Amino acid sequence: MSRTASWCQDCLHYAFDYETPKTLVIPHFGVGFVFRLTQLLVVLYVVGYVCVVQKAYQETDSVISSVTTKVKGFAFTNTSDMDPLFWDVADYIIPPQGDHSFFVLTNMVMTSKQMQTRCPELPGPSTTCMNDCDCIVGLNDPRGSGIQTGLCVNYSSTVQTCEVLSWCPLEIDTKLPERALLAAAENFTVLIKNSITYPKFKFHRRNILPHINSSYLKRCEFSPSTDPDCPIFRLKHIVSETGEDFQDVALKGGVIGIIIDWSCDLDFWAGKCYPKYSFHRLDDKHRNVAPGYNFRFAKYYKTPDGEDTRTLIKAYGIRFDVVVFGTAGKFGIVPTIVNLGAALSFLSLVPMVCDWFMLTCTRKRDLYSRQKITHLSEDAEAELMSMGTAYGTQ
Ligand SMILES: Nc1ncnc2c1ncn2[C@@H]1O[C@H](COP(=O)(O)OP(=O)(O)OP(=O)(O)O)[C@@H](O)[C@H]1O
Repeated sequence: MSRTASWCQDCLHYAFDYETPKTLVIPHFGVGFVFRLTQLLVVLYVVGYVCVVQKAYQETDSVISSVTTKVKGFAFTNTSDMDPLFWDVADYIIPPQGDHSFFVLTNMVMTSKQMQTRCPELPGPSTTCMNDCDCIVGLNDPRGSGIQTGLCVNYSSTVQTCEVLSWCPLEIDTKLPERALLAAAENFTVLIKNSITYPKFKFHRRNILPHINSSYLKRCEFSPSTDPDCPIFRLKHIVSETGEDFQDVALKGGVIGIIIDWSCDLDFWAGKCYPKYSFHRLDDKHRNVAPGYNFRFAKYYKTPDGEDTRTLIKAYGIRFDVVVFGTAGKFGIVPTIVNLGAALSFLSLVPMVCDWFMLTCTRKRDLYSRQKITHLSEDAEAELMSMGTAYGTQ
């Protein structure tokens, strides 16, 4: 036969030979049991894990959120270091406009009647001096209190320090009150207004749920067991939910996270979509180096003589960060087909498992092996060869 004829014959075989798998029926209880068990496991995986747990039939979307907060409460302080003072929200919330993060002042070091003038630096290894040669004119040390004038002056009857141009008298922040000044802040309350959207599903909701009315809002307070829908939280409760004591945190400050979880199943057969609140301390309280949270701000006045004066406040307090997260899911035909198809493809592994069991774990494995794997005898091979020329002879 010429090469071209042989090539044509191969093509004909390729195009028109019909292949069909041979079915081998094994009447063996063990193999049948393994077969059904493996099928059952695959079906359980598809129904239980893929459908029920993973909800792979759903399309998902991430939450978009806006948060506003409003704190309320009063405090009265009367200490030896300070005049008696009444505090309301405008005094202790910094800045006054509440968004997803608000700061409540709980403790402070107040330095009153500061004016821009010259005064001796606070004593320290780099500020004490013997004479003017120890001080450098214009030295501006960020860790100092001002710009050095180059003079060495008396700080007290025994200590001399370099003079600085600064807001004087200088702040002495080593005298932090041992009990938080605004201990009463634990009874302040905060209203959290949180609106969320899942744009893909055109789903909008607030944490002030539809059944909440104005009169209820005037008297309710959040409690996970008795009033989980109320968006008004007592600060003491928030801090205690993190496992901390409010007064301990109030002393040097800290950062507390108010976490709102809006994970929702939006299918009509699932439950309603509600916010779930949880509370965590976010700063590291276990380190003694640089603990807590503080910053400085000042209130400015004019003296009757028209001179600028200010009260400097080193503010210690608790920053509350409202963190909103969530993913919503809703039935979608595309993920259903894709994920179900992918999961059901595991069924094709079932015969492989059964074959392995049949050929390795059964007593009749040799017989099954002979039946499953057919080695052609020489006669049969010759017969097939002669049949192989069928296209050529017809
Ligand atoms: N931190 C809070 N603690 C308790 N109730 C609050 C708090 N913040 C707001 N509320 C109450 O929740 C309701 C809605 O507050 P919202 O700020 O929307 O209205 P408002 O009339 O401007 O509030 P208000 O004038 O009392 O500050 C009001 O009845 C308000 O008194």
